[in-house]
Amino acid sequence: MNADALKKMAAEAALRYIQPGMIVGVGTGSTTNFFIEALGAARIHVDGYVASSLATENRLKMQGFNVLDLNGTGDIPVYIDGADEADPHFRLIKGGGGALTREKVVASAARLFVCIADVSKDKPMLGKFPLPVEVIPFARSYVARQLVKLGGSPTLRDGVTTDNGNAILDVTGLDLSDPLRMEETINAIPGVLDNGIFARRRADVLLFGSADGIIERKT
Ligand SMILES: O=C[C@H](O)[C@H](O)[C@H](O)COP(=O)(O)O
Repeated sequence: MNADALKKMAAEAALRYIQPGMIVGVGTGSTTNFFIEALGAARIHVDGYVASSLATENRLKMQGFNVLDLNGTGDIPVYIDGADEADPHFRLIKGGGGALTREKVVASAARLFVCIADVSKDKPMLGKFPLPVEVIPFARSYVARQLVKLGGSPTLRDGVTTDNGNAILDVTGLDLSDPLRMEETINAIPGVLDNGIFARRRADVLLFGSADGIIERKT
């Protein structure tokens, strides 16, 4: 099975967490796009959706779904999103699509975070995938120098502006053996909006599509 078939499998499995009448948070990326398709086919009557990016908002609206402003919903019951890496402790790297900051906000406002991915994202530890860091453009070079001091090699993601009007630095070479510490250390650099380590707000459920079927792990 190819990666898309495995992503679709994970996305469809996430439907078991969606109940009629709920408000559902929806992430960003190719796996989440399969989830949005599956929602369309399943016709579960939810109250509305909170999108973690403008791209997701547009996709949801194209399906005719009711998209809600997070400022008006309070906490939400469930959030479904993909990841670039997941470790055995439910910690993640996210932001390959540049949506990490809003994703972390919606994940944090959710009572249950279900992460969907193909099994290639299941890793013994985080750190192979370059870590996305969202920075305000004014601070880009300063932040890059601080990331070098932390042992990283930052590269500006060319031509990318996030939904929040910012730039993304993709950082390789960081020691992520203590992901929570690195998440907080990077976020303490002035000019950083957020970074793609999800260690403080981890996933609650991991759903991996694999050739042997769905692998489901719960905290
Ligand atoms: O900013 C993007 C997100 O964090 C995505 O959820 C992540 O990059 C995984 O994307 P995909 O489902 O396309 O592999």
